[in-house]
Amino acid sequence: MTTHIDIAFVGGGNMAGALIEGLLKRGMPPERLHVIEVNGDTRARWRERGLSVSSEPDQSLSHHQMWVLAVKPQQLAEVVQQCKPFLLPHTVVLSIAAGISMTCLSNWLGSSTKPWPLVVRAMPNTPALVEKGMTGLAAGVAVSAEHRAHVQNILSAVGEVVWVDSDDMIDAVTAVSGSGPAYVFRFIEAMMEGAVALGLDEVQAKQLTLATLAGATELASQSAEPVSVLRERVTSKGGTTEAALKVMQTEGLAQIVQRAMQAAYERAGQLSREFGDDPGPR
Ligand SMILES: NC(=O)C1=CN([C@@H]2O[C@H](COP(=O)(O)OP(=O)(O)OC[C@H]3O[C@@H](n4cnc5c(N)ncnc54)[C@H](OP(=O)(O)O)[C@@H]3O)[C@@H](O)[C@H]2O)C=CC1
Ligand SMILES: O=C(O)[C@@H]1CCC=N1
Repeated sequence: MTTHIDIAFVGGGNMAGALIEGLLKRGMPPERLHVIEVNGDTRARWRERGLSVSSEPDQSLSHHQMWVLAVKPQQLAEVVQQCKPFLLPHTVVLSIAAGISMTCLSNWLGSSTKPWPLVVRAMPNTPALVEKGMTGLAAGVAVSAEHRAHVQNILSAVGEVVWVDSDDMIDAVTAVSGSGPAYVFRFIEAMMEGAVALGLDEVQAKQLTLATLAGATELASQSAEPVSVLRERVTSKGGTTEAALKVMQTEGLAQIVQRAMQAAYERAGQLSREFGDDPGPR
């Protein structure tokens, strides 16, 4: 990758870890990455990977052109207060926390001398670990096209990126692709359990399930035809697929998935109200 700027991750847990590993795989030199992390074991893990680490924000934060705020939403307000003294006018602050709005982040980071901090809200996902991530991005008012290009360049090193226009749409992205890998993992688990119940062993169950998901996903993304047409092509009249899809229809699979996504979206709004000081759009 060509973009070698200094990036500080505040919080080095699961999602930051997926981004960092993806960036390292793409050739980001470890010495350009710094992790601020309260957990000693996690700090030790990143130190072993060649990153610099610290247990709390300090003056060295000012040397990093980008901060990635990667703590839980409930920890974010306190973390921002700790980091704020080291904010420079050109520091880009990228928050990956679910729910907490750009307005809220701008209020927390702004001051009379820095009224328009460069805030970007991002919603990545853990397949970034294998460079197959999907990140939704939304930028605050002060963020220029040049800054956007910079952020996009970094995140596209670990997968695809899509820009959306509002906090509300980042919450929607959260419900689709942020939480989405967990829905897919749940479906994989269910299929593997189903395969074992039919008499296949666990190794076979995993191979059959994962290859089917990967193959179907690849076909759907390469095909010019709608997914529904691809589904119909598998479904022979009076055959096995039809029998399976009837059960899914009767049991309301589509409605269950959509209700689950609605719950994720609503939870993002709740997080903003519980842990931010901006009630958000809903
Ligand atoms: N996991 C995912 O798939 C995704 C997560 N996100 C967002 O990413 C953020 C992090 O989530 P996730 O990685 O899952 O959570 P983790 O708990 O795995 O990571 C957060 C890390 O930050 C540490 N931490 C807590 N307080 C501080 C502090 N004051 N300074 C430095 N480090 C601190 C935590 O330590 P300790 O555990 O000891 O508290 C933990 O190691 C969340 O806001 C979430 O909404 C976004 C997209 C996807
Ligand atoms: O579960 C969560 O809240 C975070 C945000 C998206 C994925 N994990």
